[in-house]
Amino acid sequence: MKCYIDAGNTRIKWQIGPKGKAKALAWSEKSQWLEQMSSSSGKKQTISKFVVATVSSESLRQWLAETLAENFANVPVQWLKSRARCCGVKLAYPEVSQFGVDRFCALVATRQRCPDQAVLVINAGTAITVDYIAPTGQHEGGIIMPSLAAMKAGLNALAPNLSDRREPHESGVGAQTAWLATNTADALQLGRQWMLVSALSQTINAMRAHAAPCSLAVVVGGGDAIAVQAMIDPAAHVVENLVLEGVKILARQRE
Ligand SMILES: Nc1ncnc2c1ncn2[C@@H]1O[C@H](COP(=O)(O)OP(=O)(O)O)[C@@H](O)[C@H]1O
Ligand SMILES: CC(C)(COP(=O)(O)O)[C@@H](O)C(=O)NCCC(=O)O
Repeated sequence: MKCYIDAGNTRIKWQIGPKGKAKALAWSEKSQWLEQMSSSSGKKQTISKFVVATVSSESLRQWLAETLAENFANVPVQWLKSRARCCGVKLAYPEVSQFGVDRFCALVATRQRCPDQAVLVINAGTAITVDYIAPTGQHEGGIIMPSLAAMKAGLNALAPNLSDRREPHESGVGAQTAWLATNTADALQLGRQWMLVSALSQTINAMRAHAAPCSLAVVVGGGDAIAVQAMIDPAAHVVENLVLEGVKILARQRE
């Protein structure tokens, strides 16, 4: 059986066999990965090939390559790359290798789910990427923005005295209900939330107008898919493991 891997910047996700259960582990716990991966395969001898989409750092990529080589010496590893044309998707980037392979996998999976439709693909991981595919399968481009966690980490790094800690008597704002906050922790939380909601809503509205008279489907993937979908369009489809789904499709293609 094949083992499909989506190695992002925060977590490694994997699935063994096309009907296996998708699992995830934060990179901070990577020492447990081999054991968890082997136990999810039942017997590690059953893995015939690893198919990997990675956008993680060079050191994590190397760690993964070495871990596989040391523990599965005779099992081939296919490192996926973005392609100009594949599975009905035509990529907009003139420099194909610049386009994150995770985004590419998400496009391929979305196109298979929504053939002949205009779709906005939101992948909510370490970064939030938004890509538009026309009904013809032409990808017209996308945007990359920080996730809620990245906004928090970025501001913490630049303003270390700005504490996110909530005092015991501060109950916390209800998500999406309040516009204005009266304490620091809530002000930071609402600021991040409204940045994300405003950016995504504006993009969805603009792409909806662009796609007209075709209707626009919205597909949301990634570790924060459920949280992001709750903040935007209730009709958006959540497919948490959208990238892994694309990895599986690309694993069936000729290299
Ligand atoms: N156990 C977890 N560890 C870390 N992040 C998690 C976990 N469970 C959910 N998340 C959320 O998932 C996000 C990462 O999503 P993911 O799609 O795995 O990103 P990436 O592909 O960039 O690694 C985090 O920002 C976090 O909000
Ligand atoms: C934008 C990304 C960092 C998102 O990665 P992720 O949040 O899934 O870890 C990744 O797709 C990437 O490194 N892309 C290369 C640049 C681009 O796609 O234009």
